Amino acid sequence: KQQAPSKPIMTSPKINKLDTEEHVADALAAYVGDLSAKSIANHGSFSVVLSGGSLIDTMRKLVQPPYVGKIDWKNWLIFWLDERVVPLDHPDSNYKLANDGFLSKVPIPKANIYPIKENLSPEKAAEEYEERLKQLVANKKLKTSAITGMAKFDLMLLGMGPDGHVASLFCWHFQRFEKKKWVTFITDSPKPPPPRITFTFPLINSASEIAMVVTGEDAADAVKVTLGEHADYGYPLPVQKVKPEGGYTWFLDKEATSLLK
Ligand SMILES: O=C(O)[C@H](O)[C@@H](O)[C@H](O)[C@H](O)COP(=O)(O)O
Repeated sequence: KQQAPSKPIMTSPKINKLDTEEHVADALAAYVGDLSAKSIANHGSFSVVLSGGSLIDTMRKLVQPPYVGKIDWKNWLIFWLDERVVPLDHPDSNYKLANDGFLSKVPIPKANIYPIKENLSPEKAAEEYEERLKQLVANKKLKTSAITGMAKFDLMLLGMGPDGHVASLFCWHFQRFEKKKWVTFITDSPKPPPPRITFTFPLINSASEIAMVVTGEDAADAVKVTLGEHADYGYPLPVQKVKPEGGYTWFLDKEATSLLK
C-alpha cells in the first residue's frame, strides 16, 4: 500500500475559503491594504508583483473607497510575475491589463512601475528584466533573500490556471525546473500568446509574502490536487512548487473549493 510521505510537500499556507468572488475581492483588498501599511512602516516601500488573468479584476476593491484614499500609493513599486512578449499597448499585454484596470486609477509614480522592455526577443526581454531586478537589489530598492540571494519582493500576487500553472510555468515545460535564473522565457506557452517571460520558482519562493488568488469552478480540480487530502503524494503541477520562505495565503471562492472535502 502506498504511504504518504511523512513531511508535507507544502509549507502550511493560510487558506481563506470564501463564499463568492466578491468576498474574495473584499478579503484581498483588506489583506493587500494591511501589508502595504506594514511594509511601508517597516522599510519605506511596498514592492508588489502582479500576474495577468483574472487577478486584476479581483483587485478592483483597492481602487475604491475606503482603500483607494488610505493606501500610500507613492511608495508602491510594481513588477510582473510573467508577461507576454507583445507591445505594451497590445490587448494581450499583462501591463496593459493592469494599467487599464488598476494602475491608471491610483497615483503610483510612473518611475516605480517596471514593465518589460518592448521590441526584444523573449530571451533578451527575460535577460533585461533580470538585470533590472539585480540593479534594484544592488541599489537597495529591493530587499534580498538571505536564503537564495535573489530579490525578496514584499508581495507576489499569483493566479493559477485550470492546469495548475502559475506565472508562465507550465506542466511538461522545463522552465519550471530552472534553479539559477531569476527570470526566464518560453516561446511555446500552451496558454496563448506563446512568447512570454516569467519569474522562476526560486525567485517566486524568495518573496516575503505570496497570495494565491483562485476563483471559479475551472480551478476546482487543480485546487483539489494541491490542497486536498492527497496533496502530499506529489503530483507534477507547477502550483505545487510554490513553497515560499515567507508567508503563503490562499484566497478561494466556493466554486474553486467545490471538490475539497
Ligand atoms: O499571463 C498570464 O496568463 C497570467 O499571468 C497567468 O499566469 C495567470 O495568472 C494564470 O493563467 C491564471 O489566470 P486566471 O486567473 O485568468 O485563471
